[in-house]
Amino acid sequence: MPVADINHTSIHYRTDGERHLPCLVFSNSLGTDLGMWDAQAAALVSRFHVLRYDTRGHGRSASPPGPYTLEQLGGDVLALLDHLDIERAHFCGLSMGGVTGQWLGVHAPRRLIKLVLANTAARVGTAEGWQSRAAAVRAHGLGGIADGAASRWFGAGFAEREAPTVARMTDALRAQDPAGYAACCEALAAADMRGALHAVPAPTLIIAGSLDPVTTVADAEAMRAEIGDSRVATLPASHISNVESPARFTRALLDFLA
Ligand SMILES: O=C(O)CC1=CCC(=O)O1
Repeated sequence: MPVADINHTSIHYRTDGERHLPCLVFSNSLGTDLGMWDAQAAALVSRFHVLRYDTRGHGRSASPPGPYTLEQLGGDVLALLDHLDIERAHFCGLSMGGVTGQWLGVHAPRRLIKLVLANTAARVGTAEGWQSRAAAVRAHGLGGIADGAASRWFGAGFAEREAPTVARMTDALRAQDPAGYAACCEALAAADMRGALHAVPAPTLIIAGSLDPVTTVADAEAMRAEIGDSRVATLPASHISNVESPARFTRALLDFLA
């Protein structure tokens, strides 16, 4: 269980694949952990040095006191790359991980080779919505959020077909640290990359899910309109599209990164 002691916290990470290959960093969504990328890591390990980490407040990373900021989430990635002596990497983040990716695209372009923004938006939800979710989780824990997660994360067909996968992920959400989850909600409450994305120079793939109720195809198109060298790939999936449609997601990544 490698852990990097960086930025006054500790970040749990995992590397797979040979060190001389180009590095590909994966960043998880709210309420998940680095295990969400198992299918992509297995499929891509022969082509990339795959680096996955648990966003602060999630999985086996520490939960320092919040609220967190988007600068901290992005700064953790830069410090982790420094810790591992990795100069430049591809970066793929989903939802909250994609917001972190947008911040890196604007503020640390020299560290990026290519950028993949999956099921995300320049502004995810509303400040009020995230603040009230953070308050509810601080007061009552993650049970209520976990009860509704499957319908936010996955299409109905997938949830029926792949019930064990869905149960594994929602059980993991139930087991997350409520304080860390709430602190990340507060980061999302303040995060707004609208109007800043024109400063992203990295070639960027934006992956959308045609069934995603959280971050929509219109959100993806809005990012594409701002980022100069960008394109959109739409998958027949809901929010956590890399789990719902792993083969298509991995194919889109490979086609773009190759
Ligand atoms: O509400 C959810 O669980 C979906 C989500 C929003 C931001 C994120 O990372 O996941």
